[in-house]
Amino acid sequence: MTKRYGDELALEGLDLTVRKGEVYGFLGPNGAGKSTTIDLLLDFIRPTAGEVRVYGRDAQDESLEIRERTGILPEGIELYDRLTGRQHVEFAIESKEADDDADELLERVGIADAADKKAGGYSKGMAQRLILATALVGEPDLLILDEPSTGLDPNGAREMREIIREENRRGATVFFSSHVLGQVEAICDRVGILRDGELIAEDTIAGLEDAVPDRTRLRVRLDPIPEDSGAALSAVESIDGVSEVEAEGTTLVVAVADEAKTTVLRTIEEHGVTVEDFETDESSLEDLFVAYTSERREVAP
Ligand SMILES: Nc1ncnc2c1ncn2[C@@H]1O[C@H](COP(=O)(O)OP(=O)(O)OP(=O)(O)O)[C@@H](O)[C@H]1O
Repeated sequence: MTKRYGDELALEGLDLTVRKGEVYGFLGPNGAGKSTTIDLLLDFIRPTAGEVRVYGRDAQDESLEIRERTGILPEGIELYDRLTGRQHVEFAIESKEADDDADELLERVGIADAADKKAGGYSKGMAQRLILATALVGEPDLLILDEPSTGLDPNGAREMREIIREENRRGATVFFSSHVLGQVEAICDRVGILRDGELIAEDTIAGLEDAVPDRTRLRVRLDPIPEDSGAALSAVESIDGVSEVEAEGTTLVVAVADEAKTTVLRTIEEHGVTVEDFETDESSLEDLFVAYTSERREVAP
């Protein structure tokens, strides 16, 4: 689908399929188009071109049927200030004609203590937990969560992940967006990365990692770098698996494939330079996300 807001192109020919039973992490920096995608799924907005189907049904023509089986946590939802947490959940239970126990749901999301407090007095994190509780009503087949960790402290974010896992084990499909990779890596079967309205990568976390070579930086401290180090440097540069060599004082920083690390060290010593010490920095998945999403560092998937 494509979505324009006036002249602004928010989504450009996005073609995305979430499979039944999977946890799909939808990642992208601010403004990439994640909320726009979710709003299209929920028929809050209409596509400029293309179509959206949920459970095989048209997201526009059959949005009510879709909503009945879906738990949603949209971005920027407002609570009713004068209603308590329990009243919010009871309202959701009635609307869905479900038979959940409101207190059990509040307990599950960690705000049982605040059940009788008016939502107007809730903190951001408490509000987010309450919205999650309403999303869980009626054991939905699909959970659509827009930035579910917003406003949560680290404990809250961990509990959120745990709930997503439990829901998935129960059989729910989960589609959730985030701009923080760390929150999705532990629980996603697949990840799609959106940038400027286009899906630029889609794979398992392991697959995404494999697509980015030279993920190790080897830092080698030399004693000292000899005057005529040129030969050693060019020998290192020409090793298979080495993509970049930089000298920082007496330290050589080498971007290298894991399997070529020992060859780098051996080559340096063969050129008569003593390796005093070395260490490796593994790039984190966070670096990987930056590599995929930043304008400056293009990565060929
Ligand atoms: N109602 C609107 N009117 C005009 N432009 C909009 C509107 N909503 C979104 N946009 C634009 O569409 C693009 C995608 O925005 P969207 O909110 O979908 O991004 P996002 O990935 O959810 O970002 P964030 O992580 O900040 O929530 C942005 O450039 C944004 O400015």
